[in-house]
Amino acid sequence: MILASQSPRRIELMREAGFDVQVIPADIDESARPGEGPFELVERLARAKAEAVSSAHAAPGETVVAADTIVALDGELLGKPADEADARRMLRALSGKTHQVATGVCIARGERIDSFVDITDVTFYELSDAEIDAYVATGEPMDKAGAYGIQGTYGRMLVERIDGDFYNVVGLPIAKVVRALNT
Ligand SMILES: Cc1cn([C@H]2C[C@H](O)[C@@H](COP(=O)(O)OP(=O)(O)OP(=O)(O)O)O2)c(=O)[nH]c1=O
Repeated sequence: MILASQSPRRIELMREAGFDVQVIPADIDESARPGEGPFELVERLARAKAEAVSSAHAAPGETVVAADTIVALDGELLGKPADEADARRMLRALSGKTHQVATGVCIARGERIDSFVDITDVTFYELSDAEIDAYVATGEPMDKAGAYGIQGTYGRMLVERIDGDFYNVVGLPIAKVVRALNT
């Protein structure tokens, strides 16, 4: 099985679930199309990643799993921060509010392509500017959608409540993925 993702968290979740995955990241254009909603976007990108890797690298009948995660706040899309100022802007916007984390997953098995989106609601505590600056200074936000990692030593301190799958926020709703692989 191939995992079309460079995300260390996805690799670990698949390996812990017992899949001896080969890692071949997909290099695709991840920009949103005009008018495209965040949930449509993650599903399309997951499919694009799976199809790109499947057509270029998969052996006949080999399964390819791909995913894409974004944060959506009031319908606005928050991807990975461009720099520290961008990370501060995102965290200020998320402070005291509930946002959605959406992960699109695609499983390509030859001609058969299945995809789904899983959504988790995450509520942040009110964050002071000092807290945001301190969090950005840890470096944790930089490679993560929405500029935080719920699994991180510091990121977990921002979160008041979640409704949905924790692993979906981390980047892969592993229970759903395993169930989909078994169908
Ligand atoms: C919100 C949130 C995101 N993230 C991560 C998950 C993803 O790795 C990243 C979103 O970027 P993605 O573009 O989904 O994934 P990636 O670039 O890391 O890997 P690839 O494109 O090769 O599959 O943000 C966390 O780790 N914790 C969190 O709490």
